[in-house]
Amino acid sequence: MTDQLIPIQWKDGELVLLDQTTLPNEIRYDSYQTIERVWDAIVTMKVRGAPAIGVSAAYGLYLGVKDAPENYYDKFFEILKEKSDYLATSRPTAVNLFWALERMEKKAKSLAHLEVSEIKTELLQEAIAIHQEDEEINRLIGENLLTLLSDGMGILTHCNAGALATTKYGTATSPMYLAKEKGWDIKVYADETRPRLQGSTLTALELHRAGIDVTVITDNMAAMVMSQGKIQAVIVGCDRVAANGDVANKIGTMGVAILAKNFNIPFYVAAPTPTIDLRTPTGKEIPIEERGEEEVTNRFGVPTAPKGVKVYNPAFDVTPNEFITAIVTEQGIVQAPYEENLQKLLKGAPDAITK
Ligand SMILES: CSC[C@H]1O[C@H](OP(=O)(O)O)[C@H](O)[C@@H]1O
Repeated sequence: MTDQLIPIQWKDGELVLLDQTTLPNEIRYDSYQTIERVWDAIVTMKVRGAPAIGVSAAYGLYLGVKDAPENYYDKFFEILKEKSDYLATSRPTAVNLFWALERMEKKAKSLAHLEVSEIKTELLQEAIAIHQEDEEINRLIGENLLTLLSDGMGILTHCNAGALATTKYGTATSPMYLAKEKGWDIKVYADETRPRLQGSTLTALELHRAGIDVTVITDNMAAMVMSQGKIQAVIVGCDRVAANGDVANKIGTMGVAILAKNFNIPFYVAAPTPTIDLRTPTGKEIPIEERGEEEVTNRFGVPTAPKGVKVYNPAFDVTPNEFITAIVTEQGIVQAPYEENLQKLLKGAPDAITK
């Protein structure tokens, strides 16, 4: 579909990103040729969503070293580390950023026997591989989530863990697209998700364009629609899953999880395995990004709070694992005890998954 919204493309040696800060009113693609501009696109959320941040950072790192001197190995690897550390300062919470940078550095080190020019070529191929793998991961997550859903269900989602946050399908939205292909009649309720409003500006946009039944609600309506029996499942994305199954996701996710538990509604987290971080023991250790106050007080272009008043704007919160019914990955569905089962999952142990 030519008018499909494609968040990330590598075209003719340039990274092309869909500017997600102008959606849904303006569809705008920009070309990126430097690591500095990719860093800025991540910080200003022109590209956002844990998987999309990882893929963009991989291409950004290649852009940062493609013109590095080729006559000294040590110098090249010094520059590679410096550029990787630079991109790592863009946003702190989504572990996919650090996972992608680490994977690129590891790839370069494994090729230290090659000429620097060849290493550069291989680094671009690694970024392309990360990009292509993400699409397959999301499709598999959708298939696994679909086994937990049924025709006619009402599904609530929070923020955007959609095709716009990844390379295709999305994670939380993946089963919605697959359900549509199967001819199921599912109704999606999208929390607008203050303050950045990614639910209404992004999730509603991509699902509506795909002909999927989506209704925008304000975040404080979630309890009402649950109490009315409109919701049979909640599906959200994630930015980092700690080793014990605590999940960092867009601010407001924890509240939705607590509501879901109150109404006995299953709460599923769609989690690509690169978003699972066994090096972070619990949610308490996940760094939570704080963003500018203008996102809260000027989101609609006019001040909605008195000048000079204090503003708190954490971009994420952490949902404790006890509120999570299942963490659904591309490798399978994981349930409590998460500490044990997440470790088994990442070691490929078949008994880690419930499916
Ligand atoms: C599969 S996207 C995961 C996650 O990323 C989003 O955060 P942001 O838009 O700030 O990058 C949101 O928390 C999504 O659920």
